[in-house]
Amino acid sequence: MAMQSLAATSRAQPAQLAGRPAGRAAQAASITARCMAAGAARQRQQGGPSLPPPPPAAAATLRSRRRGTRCQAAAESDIIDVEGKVIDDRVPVTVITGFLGSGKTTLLNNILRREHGRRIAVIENEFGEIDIDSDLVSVEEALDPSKEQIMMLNNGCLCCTVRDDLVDMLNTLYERRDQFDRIVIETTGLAQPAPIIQTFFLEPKVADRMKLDGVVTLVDAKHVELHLDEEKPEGVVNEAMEQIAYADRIILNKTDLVEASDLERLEERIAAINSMAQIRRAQKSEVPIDYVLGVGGFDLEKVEDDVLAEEAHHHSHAHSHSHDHEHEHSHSYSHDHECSGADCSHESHSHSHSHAHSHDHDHSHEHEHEHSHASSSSGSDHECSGAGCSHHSHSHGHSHQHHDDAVSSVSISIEGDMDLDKVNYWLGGLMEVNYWLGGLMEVKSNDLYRMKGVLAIKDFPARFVFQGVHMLFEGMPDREWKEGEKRVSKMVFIGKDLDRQLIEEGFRECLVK
Ligand SMILES: Nc1nc2c(ncn2[C@@H]2O[C@H](COP(=O)(O)OP(=O)(O)OP(=O)(O)O)[C@@H](O)[C@H]2O)c(=O)[nH]1
Repeated sequence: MAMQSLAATSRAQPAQLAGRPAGRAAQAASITARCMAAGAARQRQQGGPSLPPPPPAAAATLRSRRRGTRCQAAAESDIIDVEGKVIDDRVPVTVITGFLGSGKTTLLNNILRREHGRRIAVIENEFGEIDIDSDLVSVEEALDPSKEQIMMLNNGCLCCTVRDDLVDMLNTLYERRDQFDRIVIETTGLAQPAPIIQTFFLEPKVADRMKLDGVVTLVDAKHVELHLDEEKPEGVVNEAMEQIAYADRIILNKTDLVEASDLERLEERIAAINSMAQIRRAQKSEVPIDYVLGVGGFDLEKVEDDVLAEEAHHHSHAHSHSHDHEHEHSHSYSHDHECSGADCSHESHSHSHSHAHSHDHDHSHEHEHEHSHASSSSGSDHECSGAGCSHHSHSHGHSHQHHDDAVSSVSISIEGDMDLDKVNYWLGGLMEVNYWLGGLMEVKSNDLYRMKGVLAIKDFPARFVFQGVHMLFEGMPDREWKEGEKRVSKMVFIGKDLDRQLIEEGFRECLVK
């Protein structure tokens, strides 16, 4: 079974979209599946490996496939560059999310008032508002002094009851495509990002015309902990947590209202939920425009950067963070010696840490931390650091549990070649609802929010990059491995109730024995 056929397996279920009939979602999902299957079949017919390196023609096919409906070779309307590659001319869309009052409209105002040479169309979502509030009016003034700019208002929640409206608005906007370069959607403070994100992958017409550039989440430094700590009934989403979990970029706003130590604690908590997103502190939502626009959070081409950034973040976090509050650490490495320096190398290494925070209810920030570092890899026989430290297999994950933060990030990095069939089977299991993988793993796809990875597949000269949102998965061969480059597979998962150890074991099982 080829990697591209992953979504076409009979086990795969269509993503359930809030407020939409399952049939429509299933139809859209099966288009993606057919595209992926078609790609695999084509490759088999060609007699080549199921994951060939991407010559220009294949790259065109893959890009087209990402557009959902145009899964065969480059469509006639595609714009091809001199090297034969399809130029992605879809309209980039930025989704601004964040809890009520976190600073979304302030950010939008900043973007629209600034001179940056980009023409922006705005979709403004005001849930339950009858009057347009004063901030919105200022948006309108900034946006539309000459009545030539475009702003669309939606009176309802884009993520649920009126999600069809979003599709309609995007398609209506597209008719005036020559009047703007990109679209910014400001969601309501209570919006759940997942259905909005899925719109750009599941709605064929939208997927063909627009591409999701990034999800930018505003976090109110003063109040976010209240919202994160809020106990929700079983099955009810904690919007504040989900908005952080799905973000590509996070703006930690209202820093003027809290102490520096609060910011450090908040950053740590946010990073524990989502270790892939960049975090930037701000007052009045003031951040460079490039931090918000042109993010490429869903671009396969940028997967490696994101995965590497997560790794760098993890290491700097693991080695440098300090706490100014009560905590307990317990480190239980099973290493039997330490090493550092240029010559350190070992076969296998893994580590993890978990933080447990508990907050009292008047928010005096009484913290209890528990850190535990446990080396679980059988071959892990020593610790190392330093430039030359090399690992045949290295994996790390961190699950920080703050109060009842069930959402966390897990990252794994393993050296060695992966068995394609095993990876397919394992990832398929991860993405499926209530599917048991070898009796080991049960992960509900609804709980797996996002994942990104770079894989070294046995007998393939090219790296395979992929990203996923819930059950939606897209991947393609990337550049070829360089001479002497270590064939390391890296994956990052963000989700709810993720079991780091099970994920790591499952991934390790995919290694070619
Ligand atoms: N002190 C302080 N106030 C801020 C900051 N950023 C925004 N505000 C204020 O916070 C309030 C809410 O900001 P908005 O930008 O309207 O927040 P929003 O996320 O759009 O709010 P909703 O649309 O209700 O979800 C406004 O009065 C802003 O002026 C900040 O950094 N510090």
